[in-house]
Amino acid sequence: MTEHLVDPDVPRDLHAFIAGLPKAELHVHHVGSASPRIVSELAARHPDSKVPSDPEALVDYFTFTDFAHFIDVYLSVVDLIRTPEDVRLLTYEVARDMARQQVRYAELTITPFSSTRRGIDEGAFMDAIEDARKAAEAEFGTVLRWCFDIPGEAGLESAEETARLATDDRLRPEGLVSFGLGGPEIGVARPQFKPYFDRAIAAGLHSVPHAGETTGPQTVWDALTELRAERIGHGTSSAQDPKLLAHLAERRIPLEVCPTSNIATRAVRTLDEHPIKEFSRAGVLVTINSDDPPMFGTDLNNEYAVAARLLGLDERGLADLAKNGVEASFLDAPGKARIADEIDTYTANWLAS
Ligand SMILES: Nc1ncnc2c1ncn2[C@@H]1O[C@H](CCC(=O)c2cccc(C(=O)O)c2)[C@@H](O)[C@H]1O
Ligand SMILES: [Zn+2]
Repeated sequence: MTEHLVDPDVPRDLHAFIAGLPKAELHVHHVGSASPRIVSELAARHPDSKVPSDPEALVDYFTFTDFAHFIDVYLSVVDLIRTPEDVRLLTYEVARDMARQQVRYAELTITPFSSTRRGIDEGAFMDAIEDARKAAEAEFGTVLRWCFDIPGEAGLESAEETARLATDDRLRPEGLVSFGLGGPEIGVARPQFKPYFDRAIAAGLHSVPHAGETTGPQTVWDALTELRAERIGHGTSSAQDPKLLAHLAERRIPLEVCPTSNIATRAVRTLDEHPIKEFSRAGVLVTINSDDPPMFGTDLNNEYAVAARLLGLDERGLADLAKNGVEASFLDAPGKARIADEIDTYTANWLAS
């Protein structure tokens, strides 16, 4: 963990425990994971972009006034990804950053529409992510899987294109496991995307839309009933609806919680007001994720430290949280058992030393 991300309210040895803890990450965006080094490199390569190439200036550039501003900035970084080689480099470097944090398995959310509409050839795009996935697994031991998401605000044209890319047997990449929906929620009702989710689900993909990040609990209900969500991206506003919390707990529908993201996009005012405690108290399966870590000045380890502070967790509690991520993943049973066992062994050794 980089020094600036050490939470002074979390004991140092807990930070060290987190740094070595094997983890699964279920909610993290491809372009949103570009480290300052990658962004600077791409910005220097494409000087017509408004993204600063100086990493120091990036800190200011990545300070957001609201969710709409965040999406504007996000799209300016999307504009830096122009060739299949940019895509391959980004994906491979993201996996390297994950491996450094002991991430054993990650479902990376990719928005292929944003790349194909900017002129990257669809076949070359798929080859680039698959090449990087295989190299990352062989070289870093981190297993990557893909979630293709619809950028909802871009309209039904983007939904059609994303569903096509995710279900066409000649294009669909081997690593694809799920189908999502992202971007702003205000004015972008979930039910209109039902036909596209139906197609993706029929093709064997899991349903993982964002919902309740920037709008109320009805959006989460819509994601569940219309899009047949198996997990919810964020789901922050579920805390306003006790019936919804009970439903999520009873059906074991996990929430992909990303605490620092919610503060950075101003979806939640302060970390102390974050509803993660209510989720946990209601028995909801909480998973910890980083969303767009460099843009939010965080990483997955820091999100675990934040969760430890907000939920008052010790090593065993953190290990359980990491196991929630494994349980909620779309890994097969032996894959889940392998990482869960690794978490148990790591924790037992740590506590015995
Ligand atoms: N916290 C987040 N919550 C929600 N989404 C998040 C979050 N972080 C990252 N995203 C990503 O932002 C994309 C948004 C892209 C988008 O809105 C858009 C609109 C119009 C045109 C185009 C284009 O490409 O031409 C794109 C989403 O698809 C999603 O993958
Ligand atoms: Zn997200």
